[in-house]
This record gives sequence, structure tokens and C-alpha cells, in this order.
Amino acid sequence: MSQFTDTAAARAFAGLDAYRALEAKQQPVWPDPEATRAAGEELAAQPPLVFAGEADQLRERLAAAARGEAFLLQGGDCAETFAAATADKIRDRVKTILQMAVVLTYGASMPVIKVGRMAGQFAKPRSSNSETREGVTLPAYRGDLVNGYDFTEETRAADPRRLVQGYHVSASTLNLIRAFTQGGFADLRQVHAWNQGFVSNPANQRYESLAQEIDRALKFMDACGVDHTALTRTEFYVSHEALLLDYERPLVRVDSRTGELYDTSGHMLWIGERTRELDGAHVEFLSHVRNPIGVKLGPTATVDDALRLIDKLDPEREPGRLTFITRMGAGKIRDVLPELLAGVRDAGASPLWVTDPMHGNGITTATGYKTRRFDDVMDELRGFFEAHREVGTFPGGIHVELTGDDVTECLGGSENIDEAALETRYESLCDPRLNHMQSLELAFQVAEELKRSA
Ligand SMILES: O=C[C@H](O)[C@H](O)COP(=O)(O)O
Ligand SMILES: C=C(OP(=O)(O)O)C(=O)O
Ligand SMILES: [Mn+2]
Repeated sequence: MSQFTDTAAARAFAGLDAYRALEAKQQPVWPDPEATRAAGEELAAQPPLVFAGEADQLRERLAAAARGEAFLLQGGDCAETFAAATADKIRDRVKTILQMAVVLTYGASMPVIKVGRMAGQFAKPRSSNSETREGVTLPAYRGDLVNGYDFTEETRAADPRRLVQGYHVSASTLNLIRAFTQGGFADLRQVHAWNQGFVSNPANQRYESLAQEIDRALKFMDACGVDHTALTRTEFYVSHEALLLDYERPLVRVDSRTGELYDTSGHMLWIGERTRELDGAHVEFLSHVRNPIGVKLGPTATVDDALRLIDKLDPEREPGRLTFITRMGAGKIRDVLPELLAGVRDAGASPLWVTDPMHGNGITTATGYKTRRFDDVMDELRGFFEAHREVGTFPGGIHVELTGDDVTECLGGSENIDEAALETRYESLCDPRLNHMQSLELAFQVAEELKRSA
């Protein structure tokens, strides 16, 4: 590296490190500063997880979605865990996302950008710093990158060695995702195979008949002599909430092509509803990296908040750089979203707008399960499309918490999961996810809405 680039990189990192002087919400209290520093050094010595060029490519894809020429499908666990980073579970989540993408692509005749909440979604913001069970109070579970879920003093203590472990689990998860999506598994001619292994249910049957149609179309294309090479692999990106700055900072690297900074922990990073203060550390931090950035916007977000976030995070108003992920709640979205969309549009900005129909619809049952009603999720989804139709902006994507497993975490859907059923297979360590069938049902509904909005 030349003297000039060394100096430029030092200047870039100095700009990035301005976040250190600002309040960083939702960070753990690490008991041993020396161990935390050592973990940071170890992380800084690891190779990047993603490459800058991939993040740039995703930015271009998202720019197409912001123009109304593509649709973003972003999904995965609320909180990934180290224990569940197994081949089977990763494969089933990827399959579910691929199946949803097929439903959307075929139904809406639109390219679908696939982005997992995967390979780094290990840190959680919490409503409370502590949790009390039967009179015993311990630190809240903040995700596997910070502490363990077991309710013991030892497990709940923040342990910085988890930062390094999280990096390695992310690396092996990403490796498998790349193998699946580039090595033939995601070949569109496997469209039936993706459905195998999932129990027979109405959503899978509906998917099966769609797969038959796609088969026929592929055979037709074969007969016409069309080259299928483009269908044998698919782009699949990874994303997570950039919450834990002691994990993100050591993974920021200089792109040797341009001298600019990228957070190489994932292709796309987002800022959560609880950490999106304009003068907070998270907004400052992400304003200095070139990755595509998301910001969650809850029901209290104003036009002014949105415009100031645009000025800070996307001053050049670069297409695909900024995604607003709205999570308003089914009861509020029709009241609050149209004004936000119109205000931002009238200011001349065109971020990508995506709906997260999960986080504004949380409830807790009398028996203590955090859950969401599938009907509320679908209602917020419809409200999102209605708001965009009303204002004339493009509903550019969905952001959902899902799994490929047949869990019982969200109420309703065509299996009609009721409160009593929640305990049969509730596995999430944080928020309730759509199971495989609910995810497919949701995709069919989104395809309908996209057709209506076309
Ligand atoms: O995933 C989102 C948040 O981390 C989660 O909703 C917070 O949940 P809590 O209210 O149980 O802390
Ligand atoms: C914490 C999350 O969401 P939000 O920031 O919207 O509450 C999440 O996506 O898991
Ligand atoms: Mn969540």
C-alpha cells in the first residue's frame, strides 16, 4: 500500500471511530475489558466474511428494487444460535427462502433479491437489561454473540470469546449457503426437490402445482433451445442487525480497489428501531461504511426523522444505499405509512421501502409465550401495499422472521396454530418466527399483492 493510501485509510478509520464518543445503546457490559480487547484483536486478524464487490452488487440490485424493477425478500431467524447452525437447519431455511422467491418471481414476474437474516444475526436488543424467574434476577439474553440462554449466572454473563465464536459460526454458515446456492442445489430445475421433506399441507400443495407449471415452462424453453445456465445458480446475500459494535468494528476493512471502508461481517447491515438515534453510535458507525444499509422505522417515526436519516446515511442519495424497513403494526400502518412515504418522496428522495410485518405485532399469551397472529402479519402486509398504492410509491420488499422448521411460534395460518399448540414446538430464543408453511402462505399473498400493484 502506498503512503498515500495508508494516510487515506487512517483518515477513513478516524472518521469511523467518531462513533466511540457517542452513546451506543443496547451494548453488553463485558466484565473483563482485557479479554474484550483480545477478542477484538483476534477478530481484526481474521479474513473478511464478504467481499466489497459483493456488497456493491447487492447495492445495485437494491437500486433496481427502489426503482420498482425488483423485489427484496429478506428473512431468517430473529436470533440465530450457534447450536442451530447445522447443515439441516441452514439448508431448510435456504430452501424456504428459495421457495418463497419462486412463488414471488413467478407470481409477480419480477426478479427477487434474496437476502438471509443469516450468518451474523446473533445479537439482540432487549426491552429490559434483566430477566427475573421465580425471584432470581439475571442479565437478559442478548444473543449468542454476547451470552447464553440458560438461566444461570455463569451462562448469562457476557463473554467476549463469543465474538470470535460468532465469527467462525458465521463463516461456516456462509460457506454452506454459498455451496448450496452456487453448487447446483439452487438450480431452478430442482424446484420440486425443494419441497421434499416438508410435510404435506395446503401451502406445499399449492407450491407443488406452481412447480409443475415452472417445469412445463422450462421444458418448453429446452425445446426452444434456450440456454439454461443462468438458472443453475442464484445470488444469495446475508444480512444482520449491526448492533454489537465490538463485533462490527474489527470486521471493517479497506477495499483495496477504492480505499473505502466496508463492514465485511455481512453484505447488508441494518440499524434497529431501538438504536436509530441520529446522534447515536450506530448511525454514525454505519454512515462510514459503503455497504447497503437498512433502518427500521416504527410507528413513531416522522418524516423529519426519515429525512435526517437520509441526510446522514445517504447524503448522495445513491440508489440502493438506503432501505427503510417499516414495522408499524397492523393497526397503525394505514394511518402512519402514507404520510411518511409522501413526505420522503416530496423531498426528492427515493429509498427502498420494505415492510417488516412482524415486529409491530408482538403479543404475549397468558402462559407467557411471545407470539404474533398470522392474521395481523398478513394485515400489515396488505396495509403496506395499500399505502404504496395510495401514494404512488413502490412497495419494494418484505423482511420477515422465518424458519424452515415446522415450529409452533406464530398463531394461526392454515394449520390454525392456537395458544395451546404454542408449547408443542416453540424453539425461538427471542421472537416468534413464521414456520415453513406460514412462510409459503405469506409468499403467495405477497405475489397476489404485487400483481395487484403492477
Ligand atoms: O427482535 C427484536 C427484539 O430483540 C425483541 O423483540 C425484543 O424483545 P423483548 O421485548 O423480549 O426484549
Ligand atoms: C430487533 C428487531 O427488530 P426492531 O429493531 O424492528 O425491533 C429484529 O429485527 O429482530
Ligand atoms: Mn426479532
